[in-house]
Amino acid sequence: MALNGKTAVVTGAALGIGRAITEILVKNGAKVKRKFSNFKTTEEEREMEVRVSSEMKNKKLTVILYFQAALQTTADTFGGIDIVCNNAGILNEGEWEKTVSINLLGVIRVTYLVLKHMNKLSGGRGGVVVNTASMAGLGPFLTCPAYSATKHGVVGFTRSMALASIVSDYGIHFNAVCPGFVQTDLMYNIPNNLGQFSHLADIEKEMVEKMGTIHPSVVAECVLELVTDERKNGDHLLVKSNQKSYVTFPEVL
Ligand SMILES: NC(=O)C1=CN([C@@H]2O[C@H](COP(=O)(O)OP(=O)(O)OC[C@H]3O[C@@H](n4cnc5c(N)ncnc54)[C@H](O)[C@@H]3O)[C@@H](O)[C@H]2O)C=CC1
Ligand SMILES: CCCCCC(=O)CC\C=C/C=C/C=C/[C@@H](O)[C@@H](O)CCCC(=O)O
Repeated sequence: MALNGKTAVVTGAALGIGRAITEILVKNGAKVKRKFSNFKTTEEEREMEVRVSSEMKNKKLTVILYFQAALQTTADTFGGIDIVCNNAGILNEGEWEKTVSINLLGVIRVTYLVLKHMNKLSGGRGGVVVNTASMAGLGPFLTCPAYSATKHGVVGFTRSMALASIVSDYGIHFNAVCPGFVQTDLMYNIPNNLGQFSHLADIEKEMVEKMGTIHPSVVAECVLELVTDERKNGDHLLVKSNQKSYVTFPEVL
């Protein structure tokens, strides 16, 4: 997919990997809508959230409504949505339910919301969804079990959506990037966010030292590959500090 004139939605675009993804997509010609945050970033949004939630008495519905409205505005403004990067995520074993809500439920929720804008069966143009999973979604991650579970969930969801899209003829490709340790705020704050596994902080530190770290721009280049290579669907790009490789999953049938 050539990016000129294409419309991209990036979640978690303000910092780290999401910021790098946004920068490389814009550099390659895409229009990027990035202020998609479940956190209200302006007083007006906060007021709207309070107003709607006082009517709806349901904050989660408010956030979805806000996001849904923002997606609709984007689709109306740019004539559709071509690329979605589900990148927003946190790591906090002390608040593991919030981690599950954002990292896994958030990816599923956004995917299902954008599906109606992108899928060819409902008038969309098709396109590509790239989810930010993790190396911790491909194997055990003893210092962060709940976080690892969310990323395993993102991997399973991505692979399943890729197949569902083929069979349903949505015209949408679903891929994921699986980085190791990336030089962002999330990584540097890990020792403070291990919750009941804080006694394992030294092990996590040793893993970082052994595996090395990756600059966010390297991850963004991998996302660009997954966005632009139309042969990729259901593909997972593992990004280590010294190499990148496509994951081969065991055949289960
Ligand atoms: N840093 C690392 O070592 C690795 C990070 N990842 C994943 O990469 C993604 C981005 O993480 P980083 O850039 O490292 O972290 P970061 O903390 O630098 O940036 C995360 C971004 O997501 C946003 N965000 C968090 N919760 C949100 C919500 N509920 N709604 C909207 N936006 C939200 C934050 O505001 C921030 O802009 C995450 O999904 C993370 O799990 C994957 C592998 C390695
Ligand atoms: C707690 C740190 C989380 C920061 C954000 C991340 O997602 C970083 C993930 C970094 C490392 C994860 C390592 C996992 C290692 C094992 O699961 C190993 O089995 C993975 C095998 C991957 C492969 O080589 O195929």
